[in-house]
Amino acid sequence: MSPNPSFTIEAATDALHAMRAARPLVQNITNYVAMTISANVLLAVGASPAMVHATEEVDDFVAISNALVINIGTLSPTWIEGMQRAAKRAVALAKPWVLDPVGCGATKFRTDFAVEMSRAGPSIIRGNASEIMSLAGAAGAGGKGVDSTASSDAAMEAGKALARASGAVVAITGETDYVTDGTTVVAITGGSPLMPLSTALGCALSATVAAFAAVRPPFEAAVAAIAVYGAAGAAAATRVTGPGHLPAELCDALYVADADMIARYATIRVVDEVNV
Ligand SMILES: Nc1ncnc2c1ncn2[C@@H]1O[C@H](COP(=O)(O)OP(=O)(O)O)[C@@H](O)[C@H]1O
Ligand SMILES: Cc1ncsc1CCOP(=O)(O)O
Ligand SMILES: [Mg+2]
Repeated sequence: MSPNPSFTIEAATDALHAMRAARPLVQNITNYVAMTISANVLLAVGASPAMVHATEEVDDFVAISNALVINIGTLSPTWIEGMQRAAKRAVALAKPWVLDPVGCGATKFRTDFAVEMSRAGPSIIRGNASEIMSLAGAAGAGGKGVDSTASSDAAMEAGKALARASGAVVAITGETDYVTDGTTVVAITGGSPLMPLSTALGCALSATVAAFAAVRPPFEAAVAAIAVYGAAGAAAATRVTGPGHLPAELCDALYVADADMIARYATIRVVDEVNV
């Protein structure tokens, strides 16, 4: 069977070039830990970041943005209204938006709000395995704070169920990354075991997914962004002796990412396609 042309290294490379040509403005309502690395990653890969969350300006800012990220990492009541408004505005204006349900499962406050946002029309939900399982309501789900205690393989069925329930494309990251719309599952390899040891690299990936969603439909955007990011992460890991310098090397690798880097360090494979 010939590979689905939407989910190949070539398609990911084309999406990277299209994203860089468009230099999309990505609005980030994100956590305090992730703000700087997310902005640096977006700039390095070729997008234009803005960290904007005040309730008073989200309507206007979503209107001028090409994509939006809502990340609940340092959730507090004063941010909730801005997140709700931004999601509503993005849906009304048909702008793509990505939900990163950081720490979903850790507390009732966080889980309830993540569930609410998952029902507010995200284009893509990107989280680690524990977050996706918990958001899907899977039995026994729950990580260690913002870190996953499950493998992405273990979360695949939960991811499919979440995609079907929410209407969003769901991306589960870990050693292997999976992207699903509830019917088709695409597996992506790349990255490095050092990546979860450097904070907010998942958050910065969610921001990168949003940048690609400005130029491609959600499923293709998520696969392409994850492949590019995974390849850059793997390339970066060859240049460091530990997690400390990884964010800087990741930015440098994203800046020069090209067809050769993606082909050398990432794989993309359709693992499950059900015709329904
Ligand atoms: N064991 C691993 N091997 C290779 N890459 C990994 C591994 N764990 C995580 N990654 C990569 O790290 C990035 C962030 O994913 P993850 O750590 O799952 O997110 P989060 O930071 O939200 O928990 C992704 O690009 C993912 O592919
Ligand atoms: C450590 C931490 N605490 C609250 S948000 C945050 C960052 C989490 O980033 P990531 O999910 O990308 O590891
Ligand atoms: Mg995370």
